Amino acid sequence: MHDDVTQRRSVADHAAAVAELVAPALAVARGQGTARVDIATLLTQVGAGAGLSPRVLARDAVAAVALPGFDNSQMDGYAVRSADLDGASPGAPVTLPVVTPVPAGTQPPPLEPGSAAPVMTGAPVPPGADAVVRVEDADPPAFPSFDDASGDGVVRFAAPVAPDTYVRAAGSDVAAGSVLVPAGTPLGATQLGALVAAGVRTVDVAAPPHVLLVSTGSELAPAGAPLGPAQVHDANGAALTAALAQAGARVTTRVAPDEPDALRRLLADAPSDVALVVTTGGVSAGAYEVVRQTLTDAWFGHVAVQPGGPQGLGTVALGPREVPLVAFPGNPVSAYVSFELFLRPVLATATGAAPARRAAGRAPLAEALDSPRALHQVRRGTLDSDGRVRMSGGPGSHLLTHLAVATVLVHVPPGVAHLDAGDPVDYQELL
Ligand SMILES: Nc1nc2c(c(=O)[nH]1)N[C@H]1C(S)=C(S)[C@@H](COP(=O)(O)OP(=O)(O)OC[C@H]3O[C@@H](n4cnc5c(N)ncnc54)[C@H](O)[C@@H]3O)O[C@H]1N2
Ligand code: MOO
Repeated sequence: MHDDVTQRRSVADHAAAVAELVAPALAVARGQGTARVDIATLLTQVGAGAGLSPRVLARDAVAAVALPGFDNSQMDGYAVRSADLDGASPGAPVTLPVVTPVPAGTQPPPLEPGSAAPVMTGAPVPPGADAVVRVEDADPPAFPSFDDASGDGVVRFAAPVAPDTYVRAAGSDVAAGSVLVPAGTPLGATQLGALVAAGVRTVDVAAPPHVLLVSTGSELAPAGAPLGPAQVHDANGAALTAALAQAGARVTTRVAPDEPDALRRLLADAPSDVALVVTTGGVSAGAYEVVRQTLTDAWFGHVAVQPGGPQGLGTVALGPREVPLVAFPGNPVSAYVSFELFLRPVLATATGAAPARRAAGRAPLAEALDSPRALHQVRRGTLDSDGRVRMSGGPGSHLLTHLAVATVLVHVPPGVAHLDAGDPVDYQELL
């Protein structure tokens, strides 16, 4: 009987079984190929709204130029030779003649001993100068004008300054030729900033593993197509294409009717580099369970979770290769929760494109809830502004609109049949 709880696998056991089967295949795929990405082209695409889909560095990116590229000022102020200010005090200030100011983007001449050069933040510190005094710490405490920062020609200092003060030394961030961003790092906004700053023009990124995602069901219509009688749009294909891609996969999406021959043909025509097959639907106890009927050697059973109870796991021959196949149930919330619980961690670990563990926390419930005692219930929720966890809809695994507005999955462990408002509950973030 399908609800004989003693026959159910725990969530942890099924997650481990999926990882054991899938991780080696993803590791092999990871070793197969890199692509060279031109940073300027990538920036143009990103700026045009193409998004920055996960790209993970396959090799260390090495700084082409040092950062900073030259000694420069951390403050708007006066570049000085610190020895000139030795002994300066309020009672006996040191007065120095002011020489030509140094705006950012200009290369100054050496600073003569016994003089001070107005220098702007980021501008080169003149050769010979070894410290910068902030303009507000000098007398007068402001530059006279934008046109003539040298003012009436002298500036007074009422305190000594230590060497290196407010000087950002060349190479203090990274030296030319040193590793700037290590292999395995996903390219994001901060990495792009560092790569461009250090003069890197191309990077090698890991080829994403190719996942064949098959939505099964004779009732399915492709996204955007008009619906015939008793048809439904392929929600799983849409949600899981995006979710797989966010976890670092390249995805080919197909729809198969509930006919084993059609599914076999579809698998026989699979692209030759597919590393993993994911199916939705066709795994429970009905008369037309196409995945079950096609994969006669795979494991099919129940996991002690709701939604996401019926699951399948095995391998499928794609040409000469045996490729792992993970079969999720068809109900859209079940399929998505299954992905989060069982596949996303191993996929994100393999690609490095996203954190393997979702941000998680424990917070009080905003409302009471019931849960099947024998099962690990996964509800969808949001966090209130006061940090309490509020349910987004009921437990039904067809409730897509509530999933679409949820920001957290809420975990109610086995053994718990009821929780009151205020009881603490574990959640994991979805965004
Ligand atoms: N007698 C039993 N019936 C069911 C059991 C059971 O244990 N005994 N388990 C239930 C649970 S729990 C789930 S979950 C589903 C899983 O069923 P399947 O994986 O075989 O999925 P289907 O029957 O193909 O579809 C279920 C449901 O989901 C809709 N669906 C399927 N694919 C998509 C898609 N790509 N996009 C949108 N919607 C989809 C489908 O139309 C059905 O409504 O079985 C229960 N039954
Ligand atoms: O497990 Mo089914 O996944 O509850 O809807």
